[in-house]
Amino acid sequence: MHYRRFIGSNPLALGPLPKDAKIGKLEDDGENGAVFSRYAGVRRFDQLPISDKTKRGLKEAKFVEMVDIQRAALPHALCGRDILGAARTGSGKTLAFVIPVLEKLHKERWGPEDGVGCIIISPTRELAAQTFSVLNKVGKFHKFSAGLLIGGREGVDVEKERVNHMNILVCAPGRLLQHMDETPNFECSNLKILILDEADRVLDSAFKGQLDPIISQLPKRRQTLLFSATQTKKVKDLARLSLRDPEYISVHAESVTATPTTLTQTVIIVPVEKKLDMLWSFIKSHLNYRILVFLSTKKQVKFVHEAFNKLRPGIPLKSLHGKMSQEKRMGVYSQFIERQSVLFCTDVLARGLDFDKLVDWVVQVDCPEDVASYIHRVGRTARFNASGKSLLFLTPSEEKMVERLQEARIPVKVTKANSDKLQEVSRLLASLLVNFPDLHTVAQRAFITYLRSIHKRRDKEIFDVTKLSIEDFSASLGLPFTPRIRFANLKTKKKGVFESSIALEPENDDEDNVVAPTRVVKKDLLGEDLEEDDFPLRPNEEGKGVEKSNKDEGVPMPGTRVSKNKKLKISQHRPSGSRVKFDEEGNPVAPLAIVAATTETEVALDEEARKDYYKKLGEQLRKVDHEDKKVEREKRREKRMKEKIKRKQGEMEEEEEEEGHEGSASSEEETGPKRKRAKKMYFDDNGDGDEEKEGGKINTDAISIAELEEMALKLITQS
Ligand SMILES: Nc1ncnc2c1ncn2[C@@H]1O[C@H](COP(=O)(O)OP(=O)(O)OP(=O)(O)O)[C@@H](O)[C@H]1O
Repeated sequence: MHYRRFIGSNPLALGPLPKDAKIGKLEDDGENGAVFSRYAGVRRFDQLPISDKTKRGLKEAKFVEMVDIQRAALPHALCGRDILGAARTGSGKTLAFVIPVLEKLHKERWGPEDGVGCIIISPTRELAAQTFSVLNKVGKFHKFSAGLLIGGREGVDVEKERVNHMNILVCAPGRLLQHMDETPNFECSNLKILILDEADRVLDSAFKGQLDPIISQLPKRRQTLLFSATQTKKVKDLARLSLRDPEYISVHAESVTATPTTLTQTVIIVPVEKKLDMLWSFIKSHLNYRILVFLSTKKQVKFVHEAFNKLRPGIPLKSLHGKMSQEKRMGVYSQFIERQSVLFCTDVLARGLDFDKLVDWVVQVDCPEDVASYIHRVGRTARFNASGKSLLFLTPSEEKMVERLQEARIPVKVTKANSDKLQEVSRLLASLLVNFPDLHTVAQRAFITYLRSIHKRRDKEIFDVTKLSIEDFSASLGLPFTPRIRFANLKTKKKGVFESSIALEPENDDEDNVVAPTRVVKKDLLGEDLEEDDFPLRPNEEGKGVEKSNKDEGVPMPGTRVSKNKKLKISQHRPSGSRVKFDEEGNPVAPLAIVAATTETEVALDEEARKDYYKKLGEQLRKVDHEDKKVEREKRREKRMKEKIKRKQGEMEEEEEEEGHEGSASSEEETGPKRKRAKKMYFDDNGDGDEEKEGGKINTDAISIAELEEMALKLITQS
């Protein structure tokens, strides 16, 4: 009843409590029950009804005053309500969900045998790692076990051994699903609270295939908190999560600007072929800053990083993208934090990461996909009241993006590039490519993947690959000839757009930011990820491919030439391991024949058959797995119950002993079966919260109806 009145209220609208006001329980139980001070509207963490352990964690981490999103969200979240929280980048959303997580489990008296009580899902590994570290810091005095599930391929086995002993999991969706599918005994049926950080991203289509099966395995009765700087309100998204009467909290929705006021934002109009000159000139004139540079694809990141590094601009250069090993990514990340440098990256670093207010500049060499993406990228600077600057390069054909930004209340100053002042890097790049043939290949890849990324963008008003001067762009990367590419669905052949047999289908996403969506040609039939490099640009039939020629002769050769007729072929009869499969009549079948269709001229993959095959196989496996899990779950549940009963009995015995010492008769002895110890209601200010204290002290622990009933029963049986 108490909570109901609270629904829809805005704690930010409430004035602060007077300085000397009592907080917590004000009067003892009267006819209408106990009277408590209001805590909605309080400004400091220590005024919240939270456990002493959390308070100590916050104090040690030097978090004293709450910020708006925390003041607005915490009172609702601590009541157990579902929340959709939106607040600008860098405005403190992490604590707005970490505190409720700790408190939820604390109130539930979560123990090791209770298993997974909370799952926090983040779209990227870095963000998950960062959240994990905040959780560890603030939850330092709690005894819950927490696990970070993000490791690489090797990490998964170690995780499998431990994951069943964890109370709080911080993870990326893909890895969580992997554990749900593969880890014996892994179960979340006790889950009490689910958090989606960067919720709009986690809920978008790239993660759909992972999130839906995860959600279907979680209990429906749980608390769910969603946070992001750009929030979703799409009903179907929320329906997927079965939110119960969620509270929408959008603390900066009414603000004049959607980005931090301390952020200075500039847009510069620059032709695509001048972008690298502009970037080079910018870096050369900003040698004492920490600069984050966003590019569209990992090949561009690789190319610009390697090429600029060879040209020695006078500031350390680093690069980071999603295909790097986790260890390497973490290493680069901390090196960037340590000193002034330039970090080239893809959108893998766009969301949520807190560089501890150290980033001076965010430079977006390539236009982000949409406004939300822009907000997240620039949000890596100007965090938590610090100042910061951002620079967005737009080609003349992308100028419409300025309107989009302005419509979204993002104040940008637009200027035009002055070509005369640019330091030309293209010629330097051209001679680099002569001396470093490998770099030549990387440049080609950068060229192709960039055009492809533009081609597959949805907003065609802004992104039109036919409006780009492709030959000039190719030359600006130092390439002697324009690589030939063909765009699917692009009928008009414009100047500079050629056809080749390397079909760049729009689905072949180059995004490597996260747990990437399926990339059809980049997966083999067994579902193994194949690196882009596994399909190198092939030499043409005469063997004049660039890699070979360059290596042999040391002379740079023209761009890739692949015969139009030579398509990627997969032989049905290619040896692939010793296991032989048989058809229904007992004839041996080549492994790939099941899913390959033969035509007169080529062997093409029958996508439908492949999907169907894997769907059926998946269903069968899931069924078997489900049965196994059910049996295992029952066993585990029984075991846990036994352990729990044992633990509780131990506690009861202790309590009885204490009561015995005090000379009072034990109610349980008289009434038969032993019952669960009633939870204590109040925590003292400085202790571990074991003793109930009188007025003026803070009520930090709620009490459930079940517990009240139990206490009442105990009192009755005692009298
Ligand atoms: N109450 C507080 N007092 C002081 N510092 C705080 C407080 N809350 C958060 N911070 C600091 O503010 C910075 C940004 O916080 P956080 O990373 O939670 O932002 P965010 O809103 O999640 O950003 P993003 O949208 O980019 O993910 C962090 O360095 C954090 O330590």
